[in-house]
Amino acid sequence: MSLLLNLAKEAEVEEKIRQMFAGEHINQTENRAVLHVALRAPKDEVITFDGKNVVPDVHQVLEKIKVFSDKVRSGEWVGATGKPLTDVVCIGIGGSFLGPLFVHTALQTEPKSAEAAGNRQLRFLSNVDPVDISLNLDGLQPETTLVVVVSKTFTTAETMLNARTVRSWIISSLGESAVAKHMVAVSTNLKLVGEFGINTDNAFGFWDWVGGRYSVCSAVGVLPLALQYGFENVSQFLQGAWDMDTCFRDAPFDENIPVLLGLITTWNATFLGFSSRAILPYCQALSKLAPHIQQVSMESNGKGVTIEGLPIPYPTGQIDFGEPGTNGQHSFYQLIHQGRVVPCDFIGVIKSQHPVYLKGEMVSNHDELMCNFFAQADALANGKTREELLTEGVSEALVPHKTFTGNRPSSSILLPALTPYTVGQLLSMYEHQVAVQGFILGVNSFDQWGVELGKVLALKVRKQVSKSRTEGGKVTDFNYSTNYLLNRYLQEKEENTETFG
Ligand SMILES: O=P(O)(O)OC[C@H]1O[C@H](O)[C@H](O)[C@@H](O)[C@@H]1O
Repeated sequence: MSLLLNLAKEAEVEEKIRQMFAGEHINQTENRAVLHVALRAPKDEVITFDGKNVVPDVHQVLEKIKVFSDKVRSGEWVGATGKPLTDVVCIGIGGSFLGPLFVHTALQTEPKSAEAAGNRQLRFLSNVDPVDISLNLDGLQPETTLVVVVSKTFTTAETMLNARTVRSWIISSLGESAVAKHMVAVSTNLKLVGEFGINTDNAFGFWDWVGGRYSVCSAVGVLPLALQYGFENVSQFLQGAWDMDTCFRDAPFDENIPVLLGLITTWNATFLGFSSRAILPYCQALSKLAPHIQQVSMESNGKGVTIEGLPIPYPTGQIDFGEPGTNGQHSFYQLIHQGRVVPCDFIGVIKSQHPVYLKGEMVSNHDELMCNFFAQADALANGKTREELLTEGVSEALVPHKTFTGNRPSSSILLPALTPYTVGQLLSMYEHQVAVQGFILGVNSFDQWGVELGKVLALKVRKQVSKSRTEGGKVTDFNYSTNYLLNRYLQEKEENTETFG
């Protein structure tokens, strides 16, 4: 640890954290500041960007969300037919989806939040697959549904097609004028929101200095979550995130949770060369943590060059994946124990959101879950030797199969309970862990040029599919394999196309 702490010094992590909180343009390739911490700063905090304190702007939007969500929840805001809007469908993808879904999943079983949600429903439509539309609109009535279109850029192809599709679902049932009452937006691009036909009075802005994957504490997450759980619960979530932000900003490195986790993750992934990391919450309500951190981490640190543009001669980032324990144990843990070395983050909770104790059982249901949490880290660390197996009477033939090498790294994180506050802490902890790792690697953790090429090629394919569907003719403009697949795909006509209106 002391060598890693020296490395943090050498890599000027302290200075980089200072630059981040000072609103310097540390996302150099996009010339942007990285100020998601300002999204959860209390009112009296001063965080400046280009000479201006941004905290009042943040609180202005928060206040607007509070007023709007209170109105919708109380039934003061009604739909086109005069009915209250009890169900919310959020349309967004990537950072405009995964963070809000993670927090929603964590809160939906938390007693206080669940009580505040009552019979309201919150759903997320992300995939451009029409099956996702069908799943998300199933059972909903346009007259009681509020649609929130969430997109930082308001240009993301999947989100915009889904938004147009759901808009036609509303119009076909309630008429054009219903859009004003049934559709709102979250974006940094209010011009495009207006052009789409959403009243910009009902748009909730955020800023260029918030990266998409770091935007859950902006209106991207706060609006849907406040509509579902009430503003008070969401402000506790923000407070939790800010608590971890101040630990990151102020604590000495040997007591700084995100810094320590960042160092350990870098040690495992880059120095020891382990190519993956498992995020394993022993908590069903955290089932969407790994998919969210997957984007935060892999889109941030999966880079091939340094911030100066030089090739990096060592592995960067790691493949993040995960499932809640104990489910993972009955699926992929075999590989983790005896196959490749996969550093693990175990996340446990001391108090269950829903404790159950069955008379006559040795332990409560939550204790049973947590016994596994403690056992797994121990098994990975210590393993089981040949000698132990022989003492237990295991046959020579089976000894190699039953041997565990041990010496497999894991970190265990124990939360007092899963509440809006601790969910905020957990979110911020991972966001900053990823930043520290990027600071040490010397990459720009805040751009994502690697997602562009696929988008450009999809555009070319879209033009071809449209042309072939209308004019016919063979596809020849792609490589042999793609031509062949496209021609086979286009042989079939689309059937049973559903249209709204
Ligand atoms: O919020 P949007 O502008 O619609 O962007 C949604 C997503 O688009 C791209 O895939 C980016 O790589 C992601 O970082 C982003 O979260």
